[in-house]
Amino acid sequence: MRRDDTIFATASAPGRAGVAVVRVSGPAARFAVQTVSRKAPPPPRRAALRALRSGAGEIFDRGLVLWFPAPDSYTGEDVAEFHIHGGRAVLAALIEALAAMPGLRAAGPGEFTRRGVENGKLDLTQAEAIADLVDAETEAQRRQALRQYDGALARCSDGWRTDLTKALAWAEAAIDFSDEELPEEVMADARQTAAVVKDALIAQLGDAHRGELVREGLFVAVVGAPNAGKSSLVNALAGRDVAIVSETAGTTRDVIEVRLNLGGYAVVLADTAGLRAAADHIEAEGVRRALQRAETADLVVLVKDGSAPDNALDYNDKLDSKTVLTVWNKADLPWPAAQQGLTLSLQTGDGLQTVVDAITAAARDKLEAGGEAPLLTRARHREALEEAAAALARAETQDAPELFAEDLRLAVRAIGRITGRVDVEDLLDVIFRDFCIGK
Ligand SMILES: Nc1nc2c(ncn2[C@@H]2O[C@H](COP(=O)(O)OP(=O)(O)OP(=O)(O)O)[C@@H](O)[C@H]2O)c(=O)[nH]1
Ligand SMILES: [K+]
Ligand SMILES: [Mg+2]
Repeated sequence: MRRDDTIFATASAPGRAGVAVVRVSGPAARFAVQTVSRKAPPPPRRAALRALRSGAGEIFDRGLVLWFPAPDSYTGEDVAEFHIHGGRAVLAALIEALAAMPGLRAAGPGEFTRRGVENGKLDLTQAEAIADLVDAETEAQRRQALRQYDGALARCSDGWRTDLTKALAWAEAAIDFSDEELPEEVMADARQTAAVVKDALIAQLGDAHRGELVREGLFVAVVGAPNAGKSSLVNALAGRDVAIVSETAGTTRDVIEVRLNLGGYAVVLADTAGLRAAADHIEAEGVRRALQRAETADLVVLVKDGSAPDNALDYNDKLDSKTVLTVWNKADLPWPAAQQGLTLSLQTGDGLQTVVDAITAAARDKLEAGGEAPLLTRARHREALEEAAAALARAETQDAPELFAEDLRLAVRAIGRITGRVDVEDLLDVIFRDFCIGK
């Protein structure tokens, strides 16, 4: 797909910096280099230091110019890069010079990557992986994004698609030729292949959403009786005062969320209201939200006060099917009875590292259980595979080769949506909506 407009954007982060990078992609990229540096582009992929001039001819900076001729560039088009000094005025001068050129315009979000996809430089899973790499805040997120960028998901889905396409071809042959012309086994082979692919899809779908959890963060809810020290624990884990701590029972009323990097995993930690028969309807709403958060969390940290009788509301039914980590707090005070489980004093800090380690271990369990790294990292991937698996399950029940083939065709199409080998146009809008400018 050839575009006749040329786009430009700052590829580096906004604000003052040592260096800023501005990218230009499209047929007028050469013209942009010629106009700003008064020379033809340097040899491909070689940096050249040049004086850079404004529209009025004044030198506004000296910087590096790089040239990536089509099709060997990120977008597949002619691409120029300007590495200039990262001051606001310098950047403004370059942007102004580019904007004034005929055929050049500022890029929209994700437009460089979108052109790369349209020109076959990347598939959709790689485009998503680039967004994930840029957004990655933890080691686990970075590793997962890089795996996807390297094609882990694309390779598998291409493999399934190829196998199913073959099976489809056999089924088509069975439809077109009579029994005498075609051996019996052809249809049997097609059915066998479809069954194998279906099992592979089901295996991937049984990944407990680990890929999505790594990307989006594991939801951890801190719950327990009033004054047990939930907010104190959340503050200690966050390393800052996110929640109010006081000796008044019923201090926390709403769910307070904080994003953390815990041992290399992204975690969304939630402080919640103390569970008790509430004093007023605002607190009651807080308790309702606390229980709801406990129910939807991936992991519950139950904080108990070892020095006081547990007068919390009966919430155990909410935690039945949950992974619960019980933490006994206030170990610095006299305890009427010894307690099983993790002991902690947020007053002295004793036991805090053990609690951090236990939460990290539980997170690792959830995110890396099963050993093999998950392929699916977004709901979009999951939905496509679910649709494909359902079509294959239907295919198994079809005696007529025509109907079997039709379901196979649906499965192939659904899997193709993962990499964008079909229905690309509709999907592009959804995927690139979340991109930032300059990517
Ligand atoms: N002695 C002692 N006091 C603690 C400890 N941890 C917390 N506290 C105190 O216990 C009181 C309640 O702490 P919070 O963190 O507000 O408890 P909470 O569970 O969030 O309470 P609510 O939000 O009201 O449900 C505060 O006065 C804290 O300073 C501890 O380990 N030892
Ligand atoms: K309190
Ligand atoms: Mg609190």
